[in-house]
Amino acid sequence: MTDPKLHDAIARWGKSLFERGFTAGSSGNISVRTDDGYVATPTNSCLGFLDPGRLSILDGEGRHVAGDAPTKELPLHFAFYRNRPEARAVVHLHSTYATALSCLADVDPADAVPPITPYVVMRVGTVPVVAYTRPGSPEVAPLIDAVAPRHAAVLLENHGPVVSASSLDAAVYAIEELEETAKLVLLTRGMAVRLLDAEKIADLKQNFGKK
Ligand SMILES: O=C(CO)COP(=O)(O)O
Ligand SMILES: [Zn+2]
Repeated sequence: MTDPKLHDAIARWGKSLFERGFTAGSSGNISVRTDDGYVATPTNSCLGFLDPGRLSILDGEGRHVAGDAPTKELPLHFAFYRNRPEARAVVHLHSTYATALSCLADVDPADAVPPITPYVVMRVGTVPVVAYTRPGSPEVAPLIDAVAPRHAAVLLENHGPVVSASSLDAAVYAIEELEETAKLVLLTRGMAVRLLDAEKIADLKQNFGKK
């Protein structure tokens, strides 16, 4: 049921994200769907100091069966897995720029991250803002159910980004791309920004297939 290589990969990515300032303190969480359940980061753990031998193991029904107590955001992670059969990993961070976007009162809640570069279109897609719920609240689940069939990534209002993908590496690449794009969006706010037009977006979707 446990795969040491997978546990090491989660700890390595956590350390890398933490050391590069993508999430601070004990914020953020990572999960991976395995063939018979899930592996998740423990609640209140620092992503920079994860012990691969103490990650939380959940069975196929999401019951905690081994390791430390799991992240309180399991309802958030499970909502992505439920709605996206291809999803194998979910990453949630409190990265600064994506979280800043999630706090802005005037972003379009249906499309918070404008298509300013090809990679955000290829790796992330359209990003809606999901209405505020308390961290760890199961009330987030129906809100994710409403958007996850069409969106792999969301911003939690006044909280931060969440991304799902078909592998752990892809989920990390996507959430990094989302963070860097949020930084560019804020850096160029108030400037005359040229967006990718519909034709360029259609070409990217055709060639790199992100829904
Ligand atoms: O980011 C977090 C809550 O939204 C961190 O929670 P956990 O420590 O329970 O994973
Ligand atoms: Zn959080």
